[in-house]
Amino acid sequence: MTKNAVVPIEIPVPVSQHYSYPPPRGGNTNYPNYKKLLNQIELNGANKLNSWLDCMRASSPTQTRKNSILTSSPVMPLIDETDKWIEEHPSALCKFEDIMAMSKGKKIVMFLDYDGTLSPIVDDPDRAYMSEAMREAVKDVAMHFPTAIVSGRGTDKVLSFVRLKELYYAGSHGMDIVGPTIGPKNMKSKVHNCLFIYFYAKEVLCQPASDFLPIIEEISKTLTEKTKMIPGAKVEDNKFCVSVHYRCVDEKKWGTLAEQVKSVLNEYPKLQLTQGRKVLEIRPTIKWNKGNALEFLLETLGYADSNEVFPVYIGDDRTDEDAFKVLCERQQGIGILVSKVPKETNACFSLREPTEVKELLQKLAQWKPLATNEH
Ligand SMILES: O=P(O)(O)OC[C@H]1O[C@H](O[C@H]2O[C@H](CO)[C@@H](O)[C@H](O)[C@H]2O)[C@H](O)[C@@H](O)[C@@H]1O
Repeated sequence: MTKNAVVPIEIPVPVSQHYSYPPPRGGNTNYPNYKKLLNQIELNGANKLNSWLDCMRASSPTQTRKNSILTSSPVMPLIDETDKWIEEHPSALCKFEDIMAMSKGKKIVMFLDYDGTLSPIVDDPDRAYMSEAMREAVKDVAMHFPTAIVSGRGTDKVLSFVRLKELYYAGSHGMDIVGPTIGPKNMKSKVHNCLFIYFYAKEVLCQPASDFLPIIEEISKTLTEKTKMIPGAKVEDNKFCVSVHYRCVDEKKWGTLAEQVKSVLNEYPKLQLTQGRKVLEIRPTIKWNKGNALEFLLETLGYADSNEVFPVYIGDDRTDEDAFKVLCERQQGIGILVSKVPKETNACFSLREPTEVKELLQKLAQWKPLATNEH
């Protein structure tokens, strides 16, 4: 297909039979405003000594900070910007009990970003594996709560990293949503003795950018060709979007790379550029992002118009902000930003790194059985 033959779509056309967008929204007046939540946290006794120690361990950056509450006088701590940010976006581990209290009587639904959230950031995107312990933690959580992985990666790629068949996956920044495994009967005609595909095959629920598939394939090849002379540059085809990585490119060459990408993109007015962590991302100009994927999945799970749901979204990237924003707008659930440094965010809580995400998931999975009677 040539560039000119591409038919742009203004509004995403979902595959799912049950889908309508935007989902009807019921008024929700029960959402605990974050300032109120902070007050509640203080009153709930989360400032017991152990909690504070946990909090300090979980929230303190590893590098020494001159004005840190760890190093300054206990009488008059000097509060710097980082401390202020942590106060405004407290560690979800420290505030675990309070978060559980907020979710009381509601159904928790988990949304997990992949890179930088479930797996640490590494130089080679093809080797961004998650640990076995993390896999176990995600699996355990998914046994109690509906769980979705929401990633900029292609769905197949992220599925091959996560390898848990019981989850929902929203790859390509939410533009490729698949649900749990189809039963063996349905599968027979769809696979040809390929055990891997058989085991992990998923039902496609929503592909709003399917018309863009040929153009994305085309630009992916062009970008690979155009950037091959730049040492360290890597083009990753994520099915409905493309990533151009510059993590391993000498900073002096970043300008050249950007120029190359820009010149290619100029030929494709129906595609747009966004930025992630040392990555340029090319994607269709449709109004669809991780926030839309979150809403779609809530609707698929029967919570489009419900006050009974408590979505928890954990992510580290700018693209995750779209999902955090949706939660703010819906006044439901919480967003948790994974970051070691203060960042402008729509998330209410923070975690410092994937190991803390794992810890939170483990706590959540263990907490559920104890609280079964209360929730
Ligand atoms: O939405 P995500 O699951 O966070 O995916 C976003 C991008 O993640 C990957 O790139 C990032 O992680 C790589 C591996 O740690 C790292 O090398 C790269 O610098 C990061 O930007 C993935 O490769 C991209 O395709 C995703 O768009």
